[in-house]
Amino acid sequence: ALLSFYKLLFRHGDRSPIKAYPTDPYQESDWPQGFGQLSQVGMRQHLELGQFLRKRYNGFLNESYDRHEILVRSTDYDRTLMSAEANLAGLYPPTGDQIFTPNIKWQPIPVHTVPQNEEDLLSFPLGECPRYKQLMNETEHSEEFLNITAEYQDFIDMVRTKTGLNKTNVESIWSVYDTLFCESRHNKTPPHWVTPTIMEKLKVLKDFSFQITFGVYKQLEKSRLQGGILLGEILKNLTKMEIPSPQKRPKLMMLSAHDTTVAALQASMNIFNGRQPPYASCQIIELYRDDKGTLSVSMFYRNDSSAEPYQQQLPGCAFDCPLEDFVKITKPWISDDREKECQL
Ligand SMILES: CCCNC(=O)[C@H](O)[C@@H](O)C(=O)O
Repeated sequence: ALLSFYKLLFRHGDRSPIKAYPTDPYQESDWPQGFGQLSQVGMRQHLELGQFLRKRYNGFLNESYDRHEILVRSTDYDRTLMSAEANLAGLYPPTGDQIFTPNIKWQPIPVHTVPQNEEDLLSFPLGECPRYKQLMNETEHSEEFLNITAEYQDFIDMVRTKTGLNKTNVESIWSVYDTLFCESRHNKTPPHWVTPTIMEKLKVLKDFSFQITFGVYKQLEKSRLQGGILLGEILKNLTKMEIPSPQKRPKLMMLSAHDTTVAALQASMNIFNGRQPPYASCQIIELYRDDKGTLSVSMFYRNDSSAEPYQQQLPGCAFDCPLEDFVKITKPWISDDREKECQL
C-alpha cells in the first residue's frame, strides 16, 4: 500500500521548569532563558526527530521543501514554536538551489499558530466546559482517586511542608515533580529531602494526574469533551483524502504541542499508556491507499529516540485499520456538538 498522507503530533523538547516551588533553591534567574523555555538539549532532540522523519519519509516527502506538501501548526508558546523550527531544520536541510546563502545549511519554513487565548485545538485540557469540570469533580470522589490520595496522604503532606506550597493535591504535585525533574536533567543538585524514592513517588502521582485528566473515571465522556475534539479534526483531514482533488493537498500535517495534547489524543483512542509523554515524543498517524484504492490507518508512537517507533492498535481494529472501520470505532469518542455536551 502507498502512503498517501500522515499527521504528526509531538511534544516540545527539553525545557526549563514552568515555575519554582516556594522553597526552591533555584529561581527564574538560574535558567539561561528563564522559565518554560526550550533548552539546547530540547533543540537537539527535535533536530534529531526531524532527521528521523526525513529518513522515514524518504521517497514520499520531497527532498527539497515544497510548501504545498506540508502544513505546520504550533501552540503559541516559545518552546513549541522553537521545537517545530528545530524539527524542520532536521526534516528540510536545504540542498542545491534551495541554499539561500552559503555556509548556512538551514532554510526558513513557516510555523503557523493562533494566540493562546484563541487556541481551541492543541492546548489540553480544553477549557470552557462546565460538564468536564463536573466530571473532574466526580473523579476526585471516585474510588481510584480516594485510594491513591489516602495511600499517599502522608507523602503529600511531607511534600507540602518541604516545598512551602499551601495547597498540594495530586495535580499540584505534578508541578513539583516537573520542577525537580527539569533541575535534575540540568545537573542542579536537589534539596536533601529529594531522594530517588521521593522522585519515584512523585512520578507515580504525576502520571496518575495525566490518567485522571483524560480517563480512569468516565473516560469515554471525558474523551468526547477533550481529546476527541482533536481526533475529530484529524479524521476530517483523513477522510478528505478520499475525495480526489485537483489542487495538491499537503501530504504531511505537523502539530507542535504539549504532553497533555499527546495524552489527550491517545486517550481518545484508548491507546494511552498512562505515562507522561516524554520530551519530543511523537504520535504518528499514517494513511495508506492499497492498489484497490482502499484507505487504511496505521499508528505509531515514538517515545524513545533510541528505538524504532512502536505500532499502536486501535482497540477493535487491525494494526492497519481500514479507514471506514477507524471512523466507525472512534465515533463514540468524538462529540459532534461539544458546546451542547458541555452544558450542565
Ligand atoms: C501550567 C503547565 C503547562 N505546561 C506546559 O505548557 C508544558 O509545555 C507541558 O504541557 C509540557 O509538555 O511540558
